[in-house]
Amino acid sequence: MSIGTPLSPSATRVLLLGSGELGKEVTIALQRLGVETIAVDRYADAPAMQVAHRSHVVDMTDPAAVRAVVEAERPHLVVPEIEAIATEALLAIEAEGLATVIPTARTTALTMNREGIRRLAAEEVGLPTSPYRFADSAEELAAGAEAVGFPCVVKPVMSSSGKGQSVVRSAEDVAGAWAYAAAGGRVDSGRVIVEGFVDFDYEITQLTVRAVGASGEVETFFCDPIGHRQVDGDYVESWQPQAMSEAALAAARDQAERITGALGGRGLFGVELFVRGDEVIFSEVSPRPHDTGLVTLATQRQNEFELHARAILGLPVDPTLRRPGASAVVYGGLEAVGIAFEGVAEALAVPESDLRLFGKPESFTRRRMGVAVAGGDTTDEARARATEAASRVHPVASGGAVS
Ligand SMILES: Nc1ncnc2c1ncn2[C@@H]1O[C@H](COP(=O)(O)OP(=O)(O)OP(=O)(O)O)[C@@H](O)[C@H]1O
Ligand SMILES: NCC(=O)N[C@@H]1O[C@H](COP(=O)([O-])[O-])[C@@H](O)[C@H]1O
Ligand SMILES: [Mg+2]
Repeated sequence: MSIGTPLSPSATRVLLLGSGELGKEVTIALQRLGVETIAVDRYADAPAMQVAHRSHVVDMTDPAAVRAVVEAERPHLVVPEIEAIATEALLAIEAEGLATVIPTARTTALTMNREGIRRLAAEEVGLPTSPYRFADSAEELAAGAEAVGFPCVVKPVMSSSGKGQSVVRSAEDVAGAWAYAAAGGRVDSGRVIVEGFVDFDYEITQLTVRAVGASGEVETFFCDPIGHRQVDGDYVESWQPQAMSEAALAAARDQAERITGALGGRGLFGVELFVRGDEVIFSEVSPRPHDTGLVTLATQRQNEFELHARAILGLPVDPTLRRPGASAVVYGGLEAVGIAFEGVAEALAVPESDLRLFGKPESFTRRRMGVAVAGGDTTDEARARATEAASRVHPVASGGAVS
């Protein structure tokens, strides 16, 4: 497709549903290619809204509201950015030819709900996964936990970044896990998944791009594997490349190609996999840039956001690693509006480091407010640098002037 001039009748318009830190980088990548960008989220001044041409505050879980903003903006592409969208509206928008949904409306619907993607991966594509059950009540959850065995992991079917997720070690923990899931999901659908706990050696995100290749057809491209460390289901640190045995890497790529092929469409996917020896176990997949992939801001010739932008526009991609690197999260650490960050100069004095401060208007103790990334000769060196840089950033309650 040709790219027009933003804010003119020829403009190529992309509407993001969700405007967090990942969408902010996608928006910047699109802006650089001359795309007109429209950012949508549930609250004002979300990160991507601060760099887009226009923005709208919309309840994205309301199908009528999603439809109304798409009808008003008439974008060429609708790019889902968060796991809390009324996907039935996207199915209708695509079916009526109102806009192209990235990667497809069906893929967005399947991956928005843990049941859709788990059943597709395990029951149709045949990927190895942890044992699992779904439950609509505390009683069903108790039976499901017995069936998959202890320890197990309980998650709301619609949630992300570990929200509402807990590990259940015995039957006594079940009631608490049910209540925590109901309170903690992004959307309370009243349904949870309970999965057997996988005792993995390490876990990776296999970034996988479905983009137009030299053949003129959609081809599959793989980034180097990203290793990461999660605390309470939320990523705190990632690095690239993660060292893997040849057999494990081959299995990871085979699974990534099969699941993204079954989902279809164009774009970048974050395929989450657990690795134990040479064995690879599928966990889940995001049909969009992945938080652990923030490391690619420091490591790749084209970072994951640029890869997504190019893939969705039908442009060529290059997933080559440039330099080992790492990322480390900066949490808010406090509950306040309009916080300030101290120690930025000290953080940026760390060799090969960089920072992203997302600009979220409100800080919560465990809200991700920024990230430090760094390169190095090895991932160990890069991890030490990224962690050091992140630790030097101190969120504080009241904004001071820049000195
Ligand atoms: N069955 C499991 N066995 C062992 N660890 C697990 C299991 N499920 C989840 N975890 C741990 O919790 C983390 C988060 O789980 P998951 O990716 O399902 O949650 P999420 O809310 O979708 O997070 P995100 O949005 O960041 O991907 C995993 O990366 C892993 O570290
Ligand atoms: N694991 C998924 C993920 O990292 N999603 C990213 O977090 C934002 C929500 O942040 P918030 O909860 O702080 O508003 C989302 O908009 C997306 O950018
Ligand atoms: Mg995950």
